[in-house]
Amino acid sequence: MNMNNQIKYPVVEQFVSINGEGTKAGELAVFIRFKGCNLNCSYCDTQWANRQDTPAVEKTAAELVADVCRTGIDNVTMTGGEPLLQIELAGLIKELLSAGKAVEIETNGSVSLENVRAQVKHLTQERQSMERLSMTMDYKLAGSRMETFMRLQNFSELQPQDTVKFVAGSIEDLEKTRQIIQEYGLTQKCHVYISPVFGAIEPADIVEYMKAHQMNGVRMQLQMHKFIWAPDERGV
Ligand SMILES: C[S@@+](CC[C@H](N)C(=O)[O-])C[C@H]1O[C@@H](n2cnc3c(N)ncnc32)[C@H](O)[C@@H]1O
Ligand SMILES: Nc1nc2[nH]cc(C(=O)O)c2c(=O)[nH]1
Ligand code: SF4
Ligand SMILES: [Mg+2]
Repeated sequence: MNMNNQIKYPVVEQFVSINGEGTKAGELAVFIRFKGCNLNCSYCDTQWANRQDTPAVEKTAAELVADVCRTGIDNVTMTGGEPLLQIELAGLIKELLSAGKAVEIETNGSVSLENVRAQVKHLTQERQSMERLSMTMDYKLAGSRMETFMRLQNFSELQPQDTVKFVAGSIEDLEKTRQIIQEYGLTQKCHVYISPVFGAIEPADIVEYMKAHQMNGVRMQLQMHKFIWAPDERGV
């Protein structure tokens, strides 16, 4: 292995759980939550991970790969905070792919998807393993107060294994969701999910909206972990 062991990643929590969201919902995954974010969403359920004074363990790629391999779990979800802000994240992703893992990155839509993918591609000899790298990008709606930070170019960088996720808290958010899906032809490009801002809108109202507008190819999801455990529980 040729890992850069100078680089350390600030990790605020690491755990195994079922993935509560997305294309692998219900499957086991190892979660790596990185510290820090460039946005400040109104509804963020992990603000604690973004605070300067939150303790983080500084880990090298070799340590993280060893941690993941020890679990015997095939899926890795990188989240945060904002994982794509981590310097040289590509090196860690490459090593996890080489170890046979499927790597999903939860990202906030303000950072380039293509930069990290190109960096991983550059590092990896096994081109097929790139299909095991998937990005789940949020499009932050008006209710988040972060919509102006969205990098619309990401929509032309999506791969079929990727997901665009809209976390909606109001009918206005749903109207914008529908407009963006149409304008960028998202259901033809990748997976598309709508998720309620937890507690802010009735899931049934999202379903009614989807029915009224024949939103074919779009999936509504609930964050399963918030129903299985207490909504503010960490490490699950
Ligand atoms: C905490 S973020 C971390 C990754 C990245 N910063 C992002 O925003 O995608 C992980 C996911 O949780 C979602 N999320 C955060 N707070 C939420 C809430 N109160 N209700 C529903 N989803 C929420 C985010 O929209 C994002 O899709
Ligand atoms: N169980 C569980 N599944 C998740 N899927 C995405 C999560 C995230 O916070 O990004 C998450 C999380 O925090 N817990
Ligand atoms: S981008 Fe993600 S981590 Fe950052 S504030 Fe928004 S939901 Fe929280
Ligand atoms: Mg979460």
